[in-house]
Amino acid sequence: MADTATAPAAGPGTPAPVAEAAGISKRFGATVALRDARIAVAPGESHALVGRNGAGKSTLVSILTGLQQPDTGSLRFSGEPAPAVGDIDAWRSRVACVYQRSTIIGELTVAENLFLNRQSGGAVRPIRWKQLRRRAGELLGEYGVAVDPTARARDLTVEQRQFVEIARALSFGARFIILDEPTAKLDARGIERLFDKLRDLQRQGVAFLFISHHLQEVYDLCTTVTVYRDAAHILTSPVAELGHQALVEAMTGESAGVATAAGRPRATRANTTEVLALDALTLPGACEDISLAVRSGEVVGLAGATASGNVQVGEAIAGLHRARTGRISVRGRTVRTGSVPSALAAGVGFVPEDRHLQGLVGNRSVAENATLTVTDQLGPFGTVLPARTRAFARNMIRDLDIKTPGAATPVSALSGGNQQKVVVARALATVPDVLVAIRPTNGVDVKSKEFLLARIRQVADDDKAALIVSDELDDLKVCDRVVVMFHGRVVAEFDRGWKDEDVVAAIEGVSGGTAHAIASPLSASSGADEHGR
Ligand SMILES: Nc1ncnc2c1ncn2[C@@H]1O[C@H](COP(=O)(O)OP(=O)(O)OP(=O)(O)O)[C@@H](O)[C@H]1O
Repeated sequence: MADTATAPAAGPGTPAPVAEAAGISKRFGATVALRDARIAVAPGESHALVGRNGAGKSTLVSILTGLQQPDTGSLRFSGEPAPAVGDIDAWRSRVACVYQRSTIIGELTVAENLFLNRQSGGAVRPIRWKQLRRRAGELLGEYGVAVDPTARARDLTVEQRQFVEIARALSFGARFIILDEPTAKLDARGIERLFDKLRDLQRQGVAFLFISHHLQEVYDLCTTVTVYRDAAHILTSPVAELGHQALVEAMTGESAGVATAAGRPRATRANTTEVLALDALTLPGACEDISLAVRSGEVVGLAGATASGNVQVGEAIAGLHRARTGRISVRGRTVRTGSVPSALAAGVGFVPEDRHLQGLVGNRSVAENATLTVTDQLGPFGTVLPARTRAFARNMIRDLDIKTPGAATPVSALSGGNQQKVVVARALATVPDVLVAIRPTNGVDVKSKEFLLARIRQVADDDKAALIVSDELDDLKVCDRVVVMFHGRVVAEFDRGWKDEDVVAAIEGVSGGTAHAIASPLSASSGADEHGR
């Protein structure tokens, strides 16, 4: 395999890399996060950084952006040594990072966010709001970002927020932008628009370091790819010279195997019973008249783009939204909508969309987080025995292959993908009758993804039911059936053997699908708002 990173340093006439890290090592206690790692990003290059969960990608990002100092190694930007620690303006003019979780402040306007901490141009001069808005408008216009500078940031879509963050980074003079899983919360259209914008900026000489677990995106967007494995640099290669299988092998260190049978849809069984039923469910502002049944042994996919309302339906089953009309039942018993305890008591297990907001308590241990829903099983008479909690957690860590130094480690010290596994572990801990999993493989690497989906499949195999709410085709492929929503309504249903393009078309509202014809009033009238909230 090619390894251009070992090429000699740039000669005369070749511009120095916009960012170059060499010999980088970083430990957190006993954990080695990076070992003698390196990367070099050329001007105007779109460079992918890929690796399994815990490989060290985010740690490198925090070093490249000055948030953490490496234990060893050197860092240069356009040939110059990295700025001093704490010289925020100097760092900002060299590099910026757009994270999956936005760093802009929801309560402020777009203009205020763009010029945060530099509103007045001087310590004592008052802020000139009109001028600020005008400058913000000019800045957004310059980078082709169609967002109103006076809008509140919290009213923007995920995509618009990312564009504002990119514009802010460029306005500091940075010509190197790191994108850490930027597509995780975007639907297909949003991803397309983000990529168009990135290609535009690349033509203007901006370089990108792009981190994603969606390998197809690497092929669509990037020219160079670097692979890390177990804290070390494995290879750097032109994307065009590295096939998919070779890429996966470099990430895993193993020959790429075929998908496990456990993750695949299974043959039809007799004697099934209805486990979950939605009956003409209407959720204000999200969906109308949704009817759906999931039988024992079945994994059903509920697909849809951001504004389709599919996430809200999943959340409603878990008790997070009250229905205007309609009914949710588990094994024939009505579940009170809008009541999490009622959903839990009915046997609903839940993997939420956002593990940070709805999922984990960062400063608590892996063991505590994984057992939050089963404290009643951890000791007699309402007590929680630490030894039993740890034993319970150790089983989960083994079961879901969670990479952590131990059950007592705070969950915030885990890599993103491993945190997601803790969330799934917690949902499975209750041995739910119905598992509702929203984008369950979010941030999970290609290998662990197969594994997690196989565990969800197992839930159904035990005569239970699972609903996977997702627009990821890989997630939907393990399902026995896929139901597609568009603007708050069910518009199509596909049995196994569906073609990617048909499901994608239905998600986009382009066609009603080919498998089952469903009366599909593709009207947006009843739909969710622009954010699908
Ligand atoms: N603040 C921290 N304290 C302790 N350990 C940490 C800390 N940050 C990262 N680690 C550990 O360093 C290793 C590398 O983590 P990192 O977040 O860089 O991985 P990653 O490649 O970004 O993974 P993912 O794809 O899951 O986001 C992991 O084992 C992680 O648990």
